[in-house]
Amino acid sequence: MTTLTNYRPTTRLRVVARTESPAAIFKTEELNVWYGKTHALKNINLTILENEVTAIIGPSGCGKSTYLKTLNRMVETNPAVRISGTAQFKGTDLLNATVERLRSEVGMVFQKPNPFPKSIYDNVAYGPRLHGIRKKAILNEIVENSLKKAALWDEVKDRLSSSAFGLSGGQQQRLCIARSLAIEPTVLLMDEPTSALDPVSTNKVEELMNELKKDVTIVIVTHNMQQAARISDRTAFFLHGEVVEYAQTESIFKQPSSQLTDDYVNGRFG
Ligand SMILES: Nc1ncnc2c1ncn2[C@@H]1O[C@H](COP(=O)(O)OP(=O)(O)OP(=O)(O)O)[C@@H](O)[C@H]1O
Repeated sequence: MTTLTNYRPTTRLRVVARTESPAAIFKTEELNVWYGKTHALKNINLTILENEVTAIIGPSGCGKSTYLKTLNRMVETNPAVRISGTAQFKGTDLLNATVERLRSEVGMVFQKPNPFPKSIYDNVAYGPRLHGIRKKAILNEIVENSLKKAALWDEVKDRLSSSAFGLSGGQQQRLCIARSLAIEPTVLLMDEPTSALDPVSTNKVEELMNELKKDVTIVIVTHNMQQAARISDRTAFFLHGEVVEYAQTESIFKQPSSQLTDDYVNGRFG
């Protein structure tokens, strides 16, 4: 298996046998999360499949971000949080995993691009350096490959030492995606990654997700129904902390089993 320590420039990320049905990457069973007295997630039973894009949709406050942040243990940074039930990542208990190890495989991209106050190069090299990679040639290779995968290389290759803050919002978001990719994650969690972007940048990030899913599993929270329909393989509809329906995206949008899903995806509430 490729890790940061045995990374070689010629090493391919992973070979995925597409003939087999996708494996479960996350499995949550009877998962409950409370913020103090607020019961944010109620008995969530969901299996997220490898090398797919899974969209999480639902009205504001229904628990989408909480679910995403439970998957990389960010939710627990809040001391008022209490969790019950089980959550597995690749078949192992993620709620008791080493957080650093989990996060080296499960990257996160936020709604608002959050580059570090560093150069474009240093933003992308940050994670690999944290993992002990020092050789310039290897770092150069990782930076170039990550920026290429994030469809940003051509736009920044002549200004790698310039500040990341000099990039446009859409470029900053793709830089944050490149930064996540530099540590070769298995999963990218994306919390409304395009809601602060213009349509052209949104389109670039959506195209990117479609490319990335060959190597990376993507779970995306979105308020944009067209986006969920365009980019995801499977969609989970959350309401008041519960999963109302989870199915192939086409079925959620064309033949939902629940009237609530039908009403939500057709803009009748939320
Ligand atoms: N840090 C927090 N402290 C207390 N309650 C919180 C906290 N974060 C979220 N909540 C509550 O948990 C519930 C779920 O919130 P969450 O942010 O997961 O919803 P969401 O579906 O992502 O909403 P949005 O679409 O508006 O981002 C809400 O009732 C919210 O008020």
